[in-house]
Amino acid sequence: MAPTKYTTRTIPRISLADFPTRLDAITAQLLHAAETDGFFSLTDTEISIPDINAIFSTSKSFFALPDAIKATVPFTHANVGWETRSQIRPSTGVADQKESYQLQFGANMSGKWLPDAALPGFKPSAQLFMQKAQSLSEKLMLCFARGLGFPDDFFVRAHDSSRPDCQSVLRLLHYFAVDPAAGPLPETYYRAGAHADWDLLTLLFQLPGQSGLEICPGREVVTNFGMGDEWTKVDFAAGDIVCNIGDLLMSWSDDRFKSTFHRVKAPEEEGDWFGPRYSIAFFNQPGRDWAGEEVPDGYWGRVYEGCYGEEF
Ligand SMILES: O=C(O)CCC(=O)C(=O)O
Ligand SMILES: [Fe+2]
Repeated sequence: MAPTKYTTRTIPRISLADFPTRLDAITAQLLHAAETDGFFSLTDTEISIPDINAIFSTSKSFFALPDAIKATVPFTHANVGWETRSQIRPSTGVADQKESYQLQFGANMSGKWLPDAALPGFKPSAQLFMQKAQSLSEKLMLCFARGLGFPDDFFVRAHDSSRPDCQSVLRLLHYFAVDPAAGPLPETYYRAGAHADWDLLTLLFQLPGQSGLEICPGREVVTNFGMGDEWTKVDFAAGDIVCNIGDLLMSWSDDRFKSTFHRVKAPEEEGDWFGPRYSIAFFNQPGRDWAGEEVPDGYWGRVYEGCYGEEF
C-alpha cells in the first residue's frame, strides 16, 4: 500500500466542567471546532473512565460469543443488530474488516436484544450507557442550537430518545486483529474505509493504545475520498470523548459546520496497533417522524432538501 502522507492538525480539546455557568465559553469553543476541522475531543464530561471501561467490557463480552449466537440478532436496515465483514464503503469498494452490533432506544430493537441468559446483564449495561451518551449529546445540541440561532431545544426535540421512532444508535465495534508476520495487506484493506457520518453528531469512545482513527477535513480533500491527501492521526487522552460533526448538522448549519472524512486505517507500520481494536460510536439521528416543521422562520430555505428524519 502506498504510504499515507500525514500532517499535524490540532484537534481542539474542550472541557465541559461547570457546564451551566460556562455555557457561553463552551459554545464558542464548540462552534470554532465545528467550523474548522469538524472534530474535537471532550474532557470533564459526566461520562467517567469507569463508565467507559464498563461499556467496553460489556462490548467485549458480546463479541466473545460464538458467531452462531450473535447471528440470532442479525443486522437490519433499521440500523440495528449484528453484522460481520459486511459494511461496504464507497471509498474502498470492499467490506470493512470488522464486526459491529447496533443498538437503539425504541421499537426498532424488538427481537434484537439477546435473551439475558445468553449474556447476563448486557441489556441494562448498554441501556445505562446509552442514556449517558444521550444526555451528554443533548448538552452539545443545546450549544449548537444556540450557535445557529435556533431555539435551545431544537435538536433535542428532533433527537428525543423517548420518541418511539428515535433512530439514534449505539454502535459497538470490534476490528479484527492483524498478523504483522503475514506480509503486506491488500491495498483495499481498511478497518473502516474513509467516510463521513450522515448523522447530526457522533461521540466516539476509544481505548488508549488502540490507534487507527484518522481524519482528513473536506476542504482539503482533492482526491477521491481523500485517499491520496494528507491525513492526521487522532490523539486523545484516556477518558476523552472524540466527537465529530455529521452530514446532517453540516446541512442544518448551511455548511457552516464541517462533516469530516475519517477512517480507521489498517495497521501496517511500526507503532500501529495490530491487536483487536474495540471502539464505540454513539450516532445522534433524528426520529423518523421528525419532519422539520420546527425549523425557525427564514432558515428553512437555506437548508438542503433531504434532511428529514424519515430520509435517514
Ligand atoms: O472506530 C472508530 O474509531 C471510528 C468508527 C466510525 O467512524 C464509524 O463507525 O462511523
Ligand atoms: Fe464514522
